[in-house]
Amino acid sequence: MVMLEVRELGHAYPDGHVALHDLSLKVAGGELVSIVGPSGCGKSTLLRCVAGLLRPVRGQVVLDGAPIVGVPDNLAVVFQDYSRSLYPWLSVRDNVALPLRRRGMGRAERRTVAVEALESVGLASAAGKHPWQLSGGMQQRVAIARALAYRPALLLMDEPFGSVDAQTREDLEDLLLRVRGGSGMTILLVTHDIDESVYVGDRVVVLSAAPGSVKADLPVELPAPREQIATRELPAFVRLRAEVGRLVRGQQTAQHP
Ligand SMILES: Nc1ncnc2c1ncn2[C@@H]1O[C@H](COP(=O)(O)OP(=O)(O)OP(=O)(O)O)[C@@H](O)[C@H]1O
Repeated sequence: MVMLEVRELGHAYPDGHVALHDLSLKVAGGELVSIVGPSGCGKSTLLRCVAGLLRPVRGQVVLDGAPIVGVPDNLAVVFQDYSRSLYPWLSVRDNVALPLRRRGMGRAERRTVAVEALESVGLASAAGKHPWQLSGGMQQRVAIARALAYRPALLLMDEPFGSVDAQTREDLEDLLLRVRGGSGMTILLVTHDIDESVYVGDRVVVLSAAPGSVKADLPVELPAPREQIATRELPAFVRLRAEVGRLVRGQQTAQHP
Protein backbone atom coordinates (compact mmCIF):
# COMPACT_ATOMS: atom_id res chain seq x y z
CA MET A 1 0.00 0.00 0.00
CA VAL A 2 1.31 3.47 -0.87
CA MET A 3 2.30 5.27 2.30
CA LEU A 4 4.11 8.26 0.90
CA GLU A 5 3.40 9.99 -2.36
CA VAL A 6 5.40 12.88 -3.74
CA ARG A 7 3.31 14.55 -6.45
CA GLU A 8 4.87 16.74 -9.13
CA LEU A 9 7.04 18.47 -6.58
CA GLY A 10 8.81 21.65 -7.62
CA HIS A 11 10.89 23.96 -5.50
CA ALA A 12 12.82 27.17 -6.10
CA TYR A 13 14.72 28.96 -3.34
CA PRO A 14 14.10 32.68 -2.78
CA ASP A 15 17.28 33.52 -4.72
CA GLY A 16 15.63 31.93 -7.79
CA HIS A 17 17.64 28.68 -7.77
CA VAL A 18 15.37 25.89 -9.01
CA ALA A 19 16.21 22.84 -6.89
CA LEU A 20 13.40 20.41 -7.84
CA HIS A 21 11.26 20.13 -10.95
CA ASP A 22 8.20 17.92 -11.41
CA LEU A 23 9.43 15.18 -9.07
CA SER A 24 6.99 12.34 -8.45
CA LEU A 25 7.57 9.27 -6.31
CA LYS A 26 5.48 6.63 -4.55
CA VAL A 27 6.76 4.66 -1.59
CA ALA A 28 4.97 1.67 -0.11
CA GLY A 29 4.68 1.14 3.64
CA GLY A 30 7.73 -0.68 5.01
CA GLU A 31 9.96 0.02 1.99
CA LEU A 32 13.55 1.25 2.25
CA VAL A 33 14.19 3.55 -0.70
CA SER A 34 17.69 4.86 -1.40
CA ILE A 35 17.93 8.22 -3.14
CA VAL A 36 21.06 9.08 -5.10
CA GLY A 37 21.97 11.75 -7.62
CA PRO A 38 24.69 14.18 -8.58
CA SER A 39 25.86 16.69 -6.00
CA GLY A 40 23.44 19.61 -5.68
CA CYS A 41 20.58 17.88 -7.51
CA GLY A 42 18.13 18.53 -4.69
CA LYS A 43 18.23 15.39 -2.55
CA SER A 44 18.24 17.27 0.76
CA THR A 45 15.62 19.68 -0.57
CA LEU A 46 13.38 16.69 -1.33
CA LEU A 47 13.89 15.29 2.16
CA ARG A 48 13.15 18.67 3.76
CA CYS A 49 9.89 18.91 1.79
CA VAL A 50 8.91 15.39 2.89
CA ALA A 51 9.78 16.28 6.51
CA GLY A 52 7.48 19.31 6.32
CA LEU A 53 10.46 21.59 7.07
CA LEU A 54 10.23 23.28 3.69
CA ARG A 55 7.07 24.22 1.83
CA PRO A 56 7.47 23.38 -1.85
CA VAL A 57 6.56 25.96 -4.47
CA ARG A 58 4.68 23.37 -6.53
CA GLY A 59 3.12 19.97 -5.98
CA GLN A 60 2.58 18.24 -2.68
CA VAL A 61 3.70 15.44 -0.41
CA VAL A 62 0.97 13.10 0.79
CA LEU A 63 1.56 10.92 3.84
CA ASP A 64 -1.03 8.23 4.61
CA GLY A 65 -3.52 10.03 2.40
CA ALA A 66 -3.10 13.48 3.99
CA PRO A 67 -1.07 16.32 2.45
CA ILE A 68 1.88 17.38 4.61
CA VAL A 69 1.61 20.95 5.80
CA GLY A 70 3.88 20.95 8.87
CA VAL A 71 6.25 18.43 10.45
CA PRO A 72 4.19 15.22 10.79
CA ASP A 73 3.97 13.58 14.20
CA ASN A 74 5.00 10.11 13.13
CA LEU A 75 8.27 11.08 11.51
CA ALA A 76 11.92 11.05 12.57
CA VAL A 77 14.96 12.43 10.78
CA VAL A 78 18.64 11.47 11.05
CA PHE A 79 21.11 13.97 9.58
CA GLN A 80 24.76 13.53 8.72
CA ASP A 81 25.96 15.99 11.29
CA TYR A 82 25.52 14.09 14.55
CA SER A 83 27.68 16.60 16.42
CA ARG A 84 24.99 19.24 15.92
CA SER A 85 21.98 16.97 16.31
CA LEU A 86 22.70 15.76 19.86
CA TYR A 87 22.48 18.04 22.90
CA PRO A 88 25.94 18.10 24.53
CA TRP A 89 24.56 19.00 27.97
CA LEU A 90 22.23 16.01 28.13
CA SER A 91 23.26 12.42 28.82
CA VAL A 92 23.01 9.96 25.96
CA ARG A 93 19.90 8.45 27.60
CA ASP A 94 18.23 11.84 27.96
CA ASN A 95 19.04 12.73 24.35
CA VAL A 96 17.19 9.60 23.25
CA ALA A 97 14.34 10.11 25.73
CA LEU A 98 13.66 13.80 25.01
CA PRO A 99 11.52 13.51 21.84
CA LEU A 100 9.38 10.86 23.55
CA ARG A 101 7.62 13.68 25.42
CA ARG A 102 5.78 14.28 22.14
CA ARG A 103 4.54 10.71 22.40
CA GLY A 104 2.92 11.56 25.70
CA MET A 105 5.05 9.07 27.67
CA GLY A 106 5.72 9.58 31.37
CA ARG A 107 9.27 9.96 32.68
CA ALA A 108 9.78 6.32 33.69
CA GLU A 109 8.48 4.99 30.38
CA ARG A 110 10.65 7.43 28.43
CA ARG A 111 13.70 6.15 30.30
CA THR A 112 12.84 2.49 29.68
CA VAL A 113 12.19 3.01 25.96
CA ALA A 114 15.41 5.03 25.62
CA VAL A 115 17.50 2.33 27.25
CA GLU A 116 15.91 -0.35 25.05
CA ALA A 117 16.72 1.67 21.92
CA LEU A 118 20.30 2.16 23.11
CA GLU A 119 20.54 -1.60 23.68
CA SER A 120 19.39 -2.22 20.09
CA VAL A 121 22.33 -0.16 18.79
CA GLY A 122 24.80 -1.75 21.23
CA LEU A 123 25.19 1.32 23.43
CA ALA A 124 23.43 0.38 26.66
CA SER A 125 26.66 0.91 28.61
CA ALA A 126 27.00 4.48 27.32
CA ALA A 127 23.56 5.60 28.53
CA GLY A 128 24.95 7.74 31.36
CA LYS A 129 27.69 9.39 29.31
CA HIS A 130 27.52 12.64 27.38
CA PRO A 131 27.71 12.73 23.57
CA TRP A 132 31.12 14.41 23.60
CA GLN A 133 32.56 11.42 25.46
CA LEU A 134 31.74 9.14 22.51
CA SER A 135 33.36 8.56 19.11
CA GLY A 136 31.69 9.89 15.95
CA GLY A 137 30.31 6.47 15.04
CA MET A 138 28.90 6.02 18.55
CA GLN A 139 27.28 9.47 18.42
CA GLN A 140 25.61 8.56 15.15
CA ARG A 141 24.34 5.34 16.77
CA VAL A 142 22.82 7.52 19.49
CA ALA A 143 21.09 9.63 16.82
CA ILE A 144 19.78 6.42 15.22
CA ALA A 145 18.64 5.10 18.62
CA ARG A 146 16.79 8.37 19.22
CA ALA A 147 14.98 8.01 15.90
CA LEU A 148 14.14 4.35 16.58
CA ALA A 149 12.91 4.98 20.12
CA TYR A 150 10.38 7.38 18.68
CA ARG A 151 8.97 4.50 16.58
CA PRO A 152 8.25 6.67 13.57
CA ALA A 153 6.15 5.36 10.70
CA LEU A 154 8.54 7.22 8.39
CA LEU A 155 12.27 7.61 8.93
CA LEU A 156 14.20 10.10 6.80
CA MET A 157 17.98 9.79 6.69
CA ASP A 158 20.13 12.41 4.97
CA GLU A 159 23.61 11.00 4.32
CA PRO A 160 23.54 9.49 7.81
CA PHE A 161 26.80 7.58 7.56
CA GLY A 162 28.77 10.20 5.65
CA SER A 163 30.95 11.35 8.54
CA VAL A 164 32.25 8.04 9.87
CA ASP A 165 35.08 5.76 8.77
CA ALA A 166 34.49 2.94 6.27
CA GLN A 167 34.32 0.11 8.81
CA THR A 168 31.89 2.00 11.04
CA ARG A 169 29.84 2.87 7.98
CA GLU A 170 29.43 -0.82 7.14
CA ASP A 171 28.50 -1.59 10.75
CA LEU A 172 25.87 1.18 10.72
CA GLU A 173 24.45 -0.05 7.39
CA ASP A 174 24.02 -3.51 8.93
CA LEU A 175 22.55 -1.98 12.06
CA LEU A 176 19.98 -0.17 9.93
CA LEU A 177 19.04 -3.38 8.12
CA ARG A 178 18.76 -5.24 11.42
CA VAL A 179 16.61 -2.69 13.23
CA ARG A 180 14.22 -2.13 10.34
CA GLY A 181 13.43 -5.87 10.21
CA GLY A 182 9.93 -6.37 11.50
CA SER A 183 9.57 -2.70 12.50
CA GLY A 184 7.31 -1.85 9.55
CA MET A 185 9.11 1.49 9.26
CA THR A 186 9.24 3.18 5.87
CA ILE A 187 12.68 4.64 5.23
CA LEU A 188 14.03 7.20 2.75
CA LEU A 189 17.82 7.24 2.74
CA VAL A 190 19.77 9.90 0.85
CA THR A 191 23.32 8.81 0.16
CA HIS A 192 26.29 9.76 -2.01
CA ASP A 193 27.57 6.22 -1.82
CA ILE A 194 26.31 4.17 -4.75
CA ASP A 195 27.38 0.84 -3.18
CA GLU A 196 25.47 1.75 -0.04
CA SER A 197 22.34 2.71 -1.98
CA VAL A 198 22.22 -0.77 -3.50
CA TYR A 199 23.36 -2.65 -0.39
CA VAL A 200 20.67 -1.29 1.94
CA GLY A 201 17.88 -0.43 -0.50
CA ASP A 202 14.75 -2.23 -1.66
CA ARG A 203 14.78 0.33 -4.47
CA VAL A 204 17.23 2.91 -5.71
CA VAL A 205 15.78 6.17 -7.01
CA VAL A 206 18.25 8.15 -9.13
CA LEU A 207 17.63 11.87 -9.43
CA SER A 208 18.68 13.89 -12.46
CA ALA A 209 21.17 16.74 -12.26
CA ALA A 210 19.65 20.01 -11.00
CA PRO A 211 16.80 20.69 -10.97
CA GLY A 212 16.14 17.25 -9.54
CA SER A 213 13.46 14.95 -10.89
CA VAL A 214 13.29 11.15 -10.97
CA LYS A 215 15.61 9.85 -13.67
CA ALA A 216 15.39 6.15 -12.82
CA ASP A 217 13.68 3.97 -10.25
CA LEU A 218 15.39 0.59 -9.96
CA PRO A 219 14.28 -2.40 -7.87
CA VAL A 220 17.05 -4.09 -5.88
CA GLU A 221 16.54 -7.81 -6.27
CA LEU A 222 19.14 -9.19 -3.90
CA PRO A 223 18.63 -12.02 -1.42
CA ALA A 224 18.16 -11.34 2.27
CA PRO A 225 19.87 -11.23 4.64
CA ARG A 226 22.44 -8.98 3.03
CA GLU A 227 26.02 -9.48 4.03
CA GLN A 228 28.82 -7.01 3.49
CA ILE A 229 31.21 -9.27 1.60
CA ALA A 230 28.99 -11.94 0.00
CA THR A 231 26.24 -9.57 -1.18
CA ARG A 232 28.71 -7.15 -2.76
CA GLU A 233 30.28 -10.06 -4.70
CA LEU A 234 27.00 -11.12 -6.33
CA PRO A 235 26.84 -10.47 -10.09
CA ALA A 236 23.41 -8.84 -9.62
CA PHE A 237 24.93 -6.40 -7.11
CA VAL A 238 27.87 -5.57 -9.37
CA ARG A 239 25.55 -5.00 -12.36
CA LEU A 240 23.14 -2.78 -10.47
CA ARG A 241 25.94 -0.76 -8.88
CA ALA A 242 27.40 -0.12 -12.33
CA GLU A 243 24.02 0.90 -13.72
CA VAL A 244 23.33 3.31 -10.85
CA GLY A 245 26.86 4.71 -11.23
CA ARG A 246 26.34 5.39 -14.92
CA LEU A 247 22.97 7.01 -14.30
CA VAL A 248 24.39 9.29 -11.60
CA ARG A 249 27.25 10.30 -13.88
CA GLY A 250 24.83 10.96 -16.74
CA GLN A 251 26.18 8.19 -18.98
CA GLN A 252 24.08 5.83 -21.08
CA THR A 253 23.25 2.61 -19.27
CA ALA A 254 24.27 -0.83 -20.48
CA GLN A 255 20.61 -1.81 -20.83
CA HIS A 256 19.65 1.28 -22.80
CA PRO A 257 22.62 2.05 -25.09
N1 LIG B 1 18.52 27.81 1.40
C1 LIG B 1 18.94 27.76 0.13
N2 LIG B 1 18.93 28.89 -0.64
C2 LIG B 1 19.35 28.87 -1.93
N3 LIG B 1 19.77 27.75 -2.55
C3 LIG B 1 19.81 26.62 -1.84
C4 LIG B 1 19.40 26.55 -0.47
N4 LIG B 1 19.55 25.27 -0.02
C5 LIG B 1 20.03 24.59 -1.06
N5 LIG B 1 20.19 25.38 -2.14
C6 LIG B 1 20.68 24.99 -3.47
O1 LIG B 1 19.76 24.07 -4.05
C7 LIG B 1 20.45 23.04 -4.72
C8 LIG B 1 20.05 21.71 -4.15
O2 LIG B 1 20.54 21.62 -2.82
P1 LIG B 1 20.39 20.27 -1.99
O3 LIG B 1 21.13 20.47 -0.69
O4 LIG B 1 18.97 19.88 -1.93
O5 LIG B 1 21.16 19.24 -2.94
P2 LIG B 1 21.79 17.82 -2.63
O6 LIG B 1 21.47 16.96 -3.82
O7 LIG B 1 21.34 17.33 -1.30
O8 LIG B 1 23.33 18.21 -2.61
P3 LIG B 1 24.58 17.40 -2.08
O9 LIG B 1 24.56 16.09 -2.81
O10 LIG B 1 25.75 18.23 -2.48
O11 LIG B 1 24.41 17.25 -0.60
C9 LIG B 1 21.95 23.34 -4.58
O12 LIG B 1 22.40 24.01 -5.73
C10 LIG B 1 22.01 24.27 -3.38
O13 LIG B 1 23.08 25.17 -3.49
